[in-house]
Amino acid sequence: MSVNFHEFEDGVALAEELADRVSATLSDAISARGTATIAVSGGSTPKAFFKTLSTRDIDWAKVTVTLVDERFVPADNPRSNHLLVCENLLQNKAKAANFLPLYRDAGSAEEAAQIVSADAASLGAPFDVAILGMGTDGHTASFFPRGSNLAEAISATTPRGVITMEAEGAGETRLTFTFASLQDARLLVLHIEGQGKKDVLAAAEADGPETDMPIRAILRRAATPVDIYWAP
Ligand SMILES: O=C1O[C@H](COP(=O)(O)O)[C@@H](O)[C@H](O)[C@H]1O
Repeated sequence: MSVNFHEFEDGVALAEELADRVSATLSDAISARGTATIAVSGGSTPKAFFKTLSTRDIDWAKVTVTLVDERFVPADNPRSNHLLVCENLLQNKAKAANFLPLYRDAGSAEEAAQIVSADAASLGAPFDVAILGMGTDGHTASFFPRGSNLAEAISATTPRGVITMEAEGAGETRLTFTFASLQDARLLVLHIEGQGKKDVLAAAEADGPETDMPIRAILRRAATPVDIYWAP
């Protein structure tokens, strides 16, 4: 397990520092390879970071933004992570970025997952940046405890791509990038806020099965050191 813990006085300071770090990584990627990729999480935590990052001076037209995970709902649904990203990240300078949605108007979530996996493969790998969140149940991306496809999602032998997940507590059927897709991002960040999430992190860092707290798969087995950004 290789983890670097970064603590900030509040969410605003965290958002500034994380936006600086991500901007530098994306700009370096553009210098090195001509384009850059970033996969971001949904939920309530990343809003301030998204707003701050959207103002950063990056060659956004060369950046593709995608989601670590998504609900199987159209982009106009208030619970859509796509909508969250449109309203908070793909604004200001970041309006010029490309966006790869996970939800597709396909016959089923499984069909959508296949279509997105093919599209995502064309982006190249690994992601330059992956920003993960964590739920109070220890889920990350849509790797939910007792999730229908949890074993497949976190297996080191499951290939890169997007699969479906159903779980109690997940609400809608989910689409999620697999462990293989996220664990070797050039910059791999776990962004959490609040004492409650810090306590959950401490529990995840203790012994126990990955299936009880799937964030453990990332903390224990990611190829890239995990940079944890936390504010009270
Ligand atoms: O379901 C989800 O929740 C997690 C954490 O969300 P938060 O509201 O506690 O910040 C998020 O990382 C994931 O992308 C999202 O789909």
